[in-house]
Amino acid sequence: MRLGHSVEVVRAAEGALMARLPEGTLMQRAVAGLAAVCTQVLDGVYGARVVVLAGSGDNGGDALFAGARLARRGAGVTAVLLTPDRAHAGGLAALRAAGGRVVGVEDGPAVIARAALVLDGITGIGGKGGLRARAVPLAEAAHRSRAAVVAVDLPSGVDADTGEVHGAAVRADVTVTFGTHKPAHLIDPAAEFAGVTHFVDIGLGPELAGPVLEALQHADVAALLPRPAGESDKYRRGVIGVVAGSRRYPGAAVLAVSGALRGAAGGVRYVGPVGDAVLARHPETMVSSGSPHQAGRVQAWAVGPGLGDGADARAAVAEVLASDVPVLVDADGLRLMDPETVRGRTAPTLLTPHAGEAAALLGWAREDVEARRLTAVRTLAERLRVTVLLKGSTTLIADPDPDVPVRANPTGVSWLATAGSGDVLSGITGSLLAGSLPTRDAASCGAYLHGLAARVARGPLSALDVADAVPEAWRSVYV
Ligand SMILES: NC(=O)C1=CN([C@@H]2O[C@H](COP(=O)(O)OP(=O)(O)OC[C@H]3O[C@@H](n4cnc5c(N)ncnc54)[C@H](O)[C@@H]3O)[C@@H](O)[C@H]2O)[C@@H](O)CC1
Ligand SMILES: [K+]
Repeated sequence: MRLGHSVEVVRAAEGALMARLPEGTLMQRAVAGLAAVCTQVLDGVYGARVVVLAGSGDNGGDALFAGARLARRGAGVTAVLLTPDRAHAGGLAALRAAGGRVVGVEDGPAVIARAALVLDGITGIGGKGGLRARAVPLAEAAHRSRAAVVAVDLPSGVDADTGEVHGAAVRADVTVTFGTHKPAHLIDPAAEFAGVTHFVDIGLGPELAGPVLEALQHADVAALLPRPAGESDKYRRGVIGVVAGSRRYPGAAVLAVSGALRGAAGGVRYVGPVGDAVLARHPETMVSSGSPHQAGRVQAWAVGPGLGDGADARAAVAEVLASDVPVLVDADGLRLMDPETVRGRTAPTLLTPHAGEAAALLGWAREDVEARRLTAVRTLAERLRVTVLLKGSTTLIADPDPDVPVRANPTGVSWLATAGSGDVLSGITGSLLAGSLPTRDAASCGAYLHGLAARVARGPLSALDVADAVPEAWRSVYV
């Protein structure tokens, strides 16, 4: 599991560890890891042109010391000091001693244009607000140049704790993070500015208090997914009820069922007006056209995709929410549901909105949800006292208990932004709920498998391709 810690927790851990170590040890551990990544990124260190952008804090110190190491190995290193009178003294001395040269901010863009590598040490976890005006032309020059941009700890300008980006920020190809990940490495928009993240262990682990964020990896998902035992039957494995689709949107029913069949459930009941379309594609489905309570026993419901606005749809959503089994609500279901009923449920509820649907439920603008994903998902979960899976470029899952870490899904790819892909996710995730996974685990495993399936299917894909690739994704997490 990858963990994301808050700046406050990182600082406390660093303080505790530093108190037991000779001065400068932690920074030199960070610098050794940083210089090693720079060496990998450069096509040969000797003679390479390297530019170090150094701010006034320890982040600048890391960058200057790494620049010194590269200079000692024959790189031509130029430091651009943002605040020359407040640059990190030790780092600057090391750089000068190694033969590095120093220029002012005005000369920055010209040296960046000729560089093979730009090291961004303007700000790290101490950065507040976006980049200051003086730094903006440097960030732009780095983005324009052919240089590889390596961010020290964080791309300068992003908010470490929230992944928000206020104003300009450095766009990195690689970010080298020290001690642990911070939310900015795992949540968009900041994660997009970070590029590929490299983790450097500086020994902080044992000192770190609880994370604010978790990102599951293969082994975590493999441990959570149920494996049918020898004596399993369909009810022991769980039956999922899918309430989706309408005469106008029959495809949503087919897609949600195709996801549900690839989750953990031993059987899928479809309830709605387009059972024929579902059966034509998936003959193993148990279909009925009455109301949900007449459909027979289920261990969880997934309700909402393609329901439209009709009175029947609204009644079906209310009926499902009145049940005492876990319910996943998606798409039209999110508009048709009564928030008070949702808040009052005793069985688990999982909402799976995209940014627009979350915005409607929160009364925010859609852009605000996209810019402040962590706050949005937490606020909605706390307000409605449910688990919320906020879909998007980085899918986040928040528990109603604010002390439980938010999960960030690492497998998403942009090919998933295709019509009907959310319906498949509802099916998979609802099926995991029916298979008795706890709500947060069902949501995170569902998002994980869904993203992985899109990667397995590769390239431009339809929602059905995603559903069809889920079994292979499922198998791949076990190895
Ligand atoms: N905390 C840790 O465990 C470790 C920290 N290290 C490094 O130290 C960094 C933190 O150092 P600091 O606490 O000195 O903080 P930073 O170096 O991140 O930034 C603080 C400085 O930047 C200025 N500043 C703040 N916002 C700015 C903005 N928007 N534009 C321009 N300047 C701005 C402040 O006036 C302050 O002088 C980490 O990110 C990491 O790179 C590593 O050396 C090793 C271990
Ligand atoms: K930085």
